[in-house]
Amino acid sequence: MGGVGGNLRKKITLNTIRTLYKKGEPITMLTAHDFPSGHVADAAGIEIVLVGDSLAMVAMGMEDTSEVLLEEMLLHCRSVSRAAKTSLIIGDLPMGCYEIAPEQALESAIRVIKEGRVHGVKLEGGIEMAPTIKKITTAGIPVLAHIGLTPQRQNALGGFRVQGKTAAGATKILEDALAIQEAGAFATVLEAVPAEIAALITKKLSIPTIGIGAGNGCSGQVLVQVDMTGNFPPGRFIPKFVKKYGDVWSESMKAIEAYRDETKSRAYPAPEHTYPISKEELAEFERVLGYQDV
Ligand SMILES: Nc1nc(=O)c2c([nH]1)NC[C@@H]1CN(c3ccc(C(=O)N[C@@H](CCC(=O)O)C(=O)O)cc3)CN21
Ligand SMILES: CC(C)C(=O)C(=O)O
Ligand SMILES: [Mg+2]
Repeated sequence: MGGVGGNLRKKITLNTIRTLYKKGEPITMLTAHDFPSGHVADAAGIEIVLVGDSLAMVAMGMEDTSEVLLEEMLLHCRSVSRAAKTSLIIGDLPMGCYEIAPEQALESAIRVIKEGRVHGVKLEGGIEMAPTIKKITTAGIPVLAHIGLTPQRQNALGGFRVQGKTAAGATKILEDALAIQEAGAFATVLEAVPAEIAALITKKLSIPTIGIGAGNGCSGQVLVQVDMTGNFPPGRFIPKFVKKYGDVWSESMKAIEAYRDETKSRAYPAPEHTYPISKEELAEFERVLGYQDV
């Protein structure tokens, strides 16, 4: 049911992404952090499934993304990779496993490929990350860059703040973009940047930009799945760029409340939810229990 061509759909590769980019067709990317969220994103025809370190916040309840460990990311990557059979799967390198040296980053990237069973990695940072991106891509591992608002550095940025709001800030993001392109990144995430700036930067590049809070002029879009499906409690803060396409939280709430109420009233389980036994075997069991004369 649903899905785009079911399992007849061709496996998405870097070539597919390049073709979409050349045709000017927007590239769709969505996060997933476990088997069901990976499965539904894949079935819906999303081209790139990102096992984002945002799972620290949305799946592990952490305050930000800085706590999550490489080992924990590997577990989530493996779960998603069992589900997403068509999409290109990218795993986020979590904070701390790639900043020390390009060699450290390559070791971590290899683990994400071998133990996380994904197709490529994403890392945050611009010019300063160029040697690292070169090291990883030279080893044959696709790298998706991530510039603009880099959530792993929120302490240095003074929070989750929009980037590139001045001409100088925008120039820095363009320099970052050109450096990571030169280093071999196959695309870059562009997060929380004014739409006009993101569009101008996209025009200057020969690799796709995947925007989040960066307007309609990017080569593609990415969102956190639980945000866009509305799978979060009422009152939780969501960034301005999120469009809530569904209301999964209230659907779950309705279903769980109904189950609770029907269990309390014994309306559930009904006969159709139970397993039958023959009259003879039941009578025999009652005899064993000493009920035959009752
Ligand atoms: N659930 C979730 N969704 C995300 O998009 C997301 C995460 N988690 N975790 C990692 C990062 C953090 N993200 C965020 C979080 C907050 C803002 C935010 O507060 N933005 C303000 C703008 C503040 C300003 O004006 O500078 C906003 O109002 O949207 C932005 C991106 C994006 N990523
Ligand atoms: C929002 C995307 C780009 C991300 O990095 C994440 O989900 O961790
Ligand atoms: Mg991330």
